Amino acid sequence: MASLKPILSHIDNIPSTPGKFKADKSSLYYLHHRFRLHSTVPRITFWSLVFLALISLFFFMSPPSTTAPRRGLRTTASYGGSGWENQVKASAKIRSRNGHSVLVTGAAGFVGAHASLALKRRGDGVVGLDNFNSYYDISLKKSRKSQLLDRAGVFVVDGDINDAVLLRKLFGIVHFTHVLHLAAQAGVRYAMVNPNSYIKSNVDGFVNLLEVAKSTNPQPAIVWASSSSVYGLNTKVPFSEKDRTDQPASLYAATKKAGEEIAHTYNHIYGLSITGLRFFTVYGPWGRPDMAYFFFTKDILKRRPISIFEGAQHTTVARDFTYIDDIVKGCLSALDTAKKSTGSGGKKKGEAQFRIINLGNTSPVSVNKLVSILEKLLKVKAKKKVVLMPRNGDVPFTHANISLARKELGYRPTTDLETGLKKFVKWYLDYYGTKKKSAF
Ligand SMILES: O=C(O)[C@H]1O[C@H](OP(=O)(O)OP(=O)(O)OC[C@H]2O[C@@H](n3ccc(=O)[nH]c3=O)[C@H](O)[C@@H]2O)[C@H](O)[C@@H](O)[C@@H]1O
Repeated sequence: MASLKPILSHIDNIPSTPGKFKADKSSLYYLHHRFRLHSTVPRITFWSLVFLALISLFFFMSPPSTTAPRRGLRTTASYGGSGWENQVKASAKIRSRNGHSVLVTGAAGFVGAHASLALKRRGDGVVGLDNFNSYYDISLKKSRKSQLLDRAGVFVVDGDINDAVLLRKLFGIVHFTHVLHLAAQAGVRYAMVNPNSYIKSNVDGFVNLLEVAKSTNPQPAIVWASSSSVYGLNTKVPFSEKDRTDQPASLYAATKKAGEEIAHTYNHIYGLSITGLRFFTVYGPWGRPDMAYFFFTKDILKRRPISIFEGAQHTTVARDFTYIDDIVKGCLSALDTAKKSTGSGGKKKGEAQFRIINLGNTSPVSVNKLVSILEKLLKVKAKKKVVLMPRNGDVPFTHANISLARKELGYRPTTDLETGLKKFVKWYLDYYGTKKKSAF
């Protein structure tokens, strides 16, 4: 608590005969005398206002806590009431024949916003849920909501997947046919900074959601975001769903693998239909500022150096970068081909569908190539530092075998990295321009 002494001590030094002292108009002394605060009541009011001003200054100036991403602008979830319920019902309304009614968790996130928009545009009912946490710039999440979701009529509940009361309330208002579960603590490297955030969101949060879903009647079918990172240190490429996934390289990957095992138990015990999608480094407009393609763009434009990781013996590091529109098509196909859950009210009535499917681009590209594409698109030469990939949970390469996605979902990615980055850079320059504050 910042001491008030230095500020108030300024008052003591002021001479007692106001006439001799040309008070600086902004000083409290001047205000005190100017507004005739001699009598008691206004004086108490004056000093209480000063105290409140100082307190609020302290809170707005205090650094954000590094322990966990803070919830959005609300410290406690506030929901309920007929107006709120009507918004939820309206947003969940199905407007197309055989449409779905989908709860999208992480709806203000990168994939969540794009997927919610695509579902709404084709006539599905969509209700979003997001805790607007501060893992990255909250204003970007708010902009996805205001510029994409609000305009499309997608209501986004400001709430947390760990809030079972809220989830039960939502399932009580809407018989969701599907849940597209995209809320998670993402990011490979951040897991070394804030490990508990991954347990809270990717394990506790997922179990909480499954606990509520298994007890609803009828149960929804669930499609959720797993990750290519579960392949960890595998060397056999391309990665196939049948490959071992017991050597994760990061806590992030381990929590996503745990999610796959947990999903299997809820499928086996309660009859929940569950499809896990292993996303491969998703990028595109409205993306995540914590990802390399995004902050490389920012740093190149600001003429700041970027670190390009390389493996041992100077091997290149590569990713199977997958454009957001291709990922969204995969998500919607997974929802459309998801079989109904067999249980109701927590009781399984028959075997239920359980799937794990890669969603990648099947054409890995080196980070060096990513950077040279960005240099061409931005017309700025990057200041490159080549560094040995730190032991931070990163893996040297990813490469998706998508034959199962092709067979199960009719999935066919169509956007190569250069085309996709061109769309991303166009969005980036438009959204941030040169005047707006930086992305991160
Ligand atoms: O495929 C996935 O499932 C994962 O893809 C990304 O993780 P990652 O592939 O590591 O994406 P970035 O953090 O954007 O890194 C892209 C590439 O750039 C490299 N990199 C990253 C940072 C940096 O400073 N320099 C650098 O060369 C990384 O090693 C990686 O090869 C997302 O951040 C994860 O949330 C997601 O689950």
